[in-house]
Amino acid sequence: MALTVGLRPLTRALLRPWARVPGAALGRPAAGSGDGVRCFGSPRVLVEPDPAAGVAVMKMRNPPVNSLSLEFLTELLISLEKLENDKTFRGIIITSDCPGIFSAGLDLLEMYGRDPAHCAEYWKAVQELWLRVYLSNLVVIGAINGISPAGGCLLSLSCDYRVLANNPKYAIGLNETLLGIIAPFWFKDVLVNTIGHRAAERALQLGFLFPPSDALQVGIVDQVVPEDQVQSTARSVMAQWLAIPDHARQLTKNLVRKPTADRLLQQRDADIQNFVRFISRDSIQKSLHVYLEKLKQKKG
Ligand SMILES: CCCCCCCC/C=C\C/C=C/C(=O)SCCNC(=O)CCNC(=O)[C@H](O)C(C)(C)COP(=O)(O)OP(=O)(O)OC[C@H]1O[C@@H](n2cnc3c(N)ncnc32)[C@H](O)[C@@H]1OP(=O)(O)O
Repeated sequence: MALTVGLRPLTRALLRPWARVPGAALGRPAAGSGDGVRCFGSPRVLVEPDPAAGVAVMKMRNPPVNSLSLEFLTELLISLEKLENDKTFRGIIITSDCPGIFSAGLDLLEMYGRDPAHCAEYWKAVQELWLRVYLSNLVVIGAINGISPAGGCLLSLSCDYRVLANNPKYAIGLNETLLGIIAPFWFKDVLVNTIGHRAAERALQLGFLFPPSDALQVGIVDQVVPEDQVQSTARSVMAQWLAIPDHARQLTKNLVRKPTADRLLQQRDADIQNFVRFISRDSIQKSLHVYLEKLKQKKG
């Protein structure tokens, strides 16, 4: 898949992809790997490779809430691209290093009070991440160990399989309407593909955030397991998926997902322009302001 990252050279130059992970992670052998196999990554993305299994665990750590800022998106993209191009890996598990939070979704501060050029650059990166995960040739399993609203839910939905930790706080869904904004058509498409038209229609309009039992029932996740079993379950699911020959699985995945991805690919620039127009409206900026204030007040 030829995707351009399309981010400002400055943004990319600021990052140090593939730097050794600082602090505690530095030089720590990856879990389940033999001696000499090291964690690697970038400041906000920790990659724990298990070359023997052909699997890498990608841990998001953009505290406090793994909001998908431009820099974080860029690091995720670079990590994914690197893993995708390394023949060692056939599967990745995406999970969070921030306790209780998988991802709080798109970073509202990238959309609030920003100029159109910034919003356009940001949206391009959001599109890019979705396309990269959704169309990945790798098996992508979500080990969802925290709440995942909106963009966090999209990231989960783009995986091939979702394992959610059974904690009532770990709700998942496209809650955009609660913020006074709307889910873009491609977020909507992925939800419809996953839970069906009628359930998606209700969930999107009402901005449902499904707690684990409801999430399983509606099918937005594939499995709910005790919190301490999320990673091990993701590993055993991965083994099942890796038992299928790659070429057959990849062609099948492409067959199923390409029409959905094509809808965006055919109108990426228009989608960016629509986003910028929408998000720049005074009424939408006001809604974002109110929502951000609510988040602040919640703290007391
Ligand atoms: C014509 C058609 C055109 C189409 C146009 C389509 C437009 C569509 C546009 C956008 C789609 C949007 C997608 C999104 O993903 S929007 C984000 C949705 N996310 C949420 O609603 C979650 C908000 N956050 C929370 O509910 C909570 O923070 C929490 C449950 C995740 C964690 O709670 P808690 O542990 O109590 O932490 P705090 O609430 O105290 O948060 C800590 C800190 O982080 C800030 N923060 C939280 N979430 C975000 C975020 N998404 N972006 C930026 N910042 C966030 C929060 O404000 C606190 O900050 P601090 O006060 O400075 O410490």
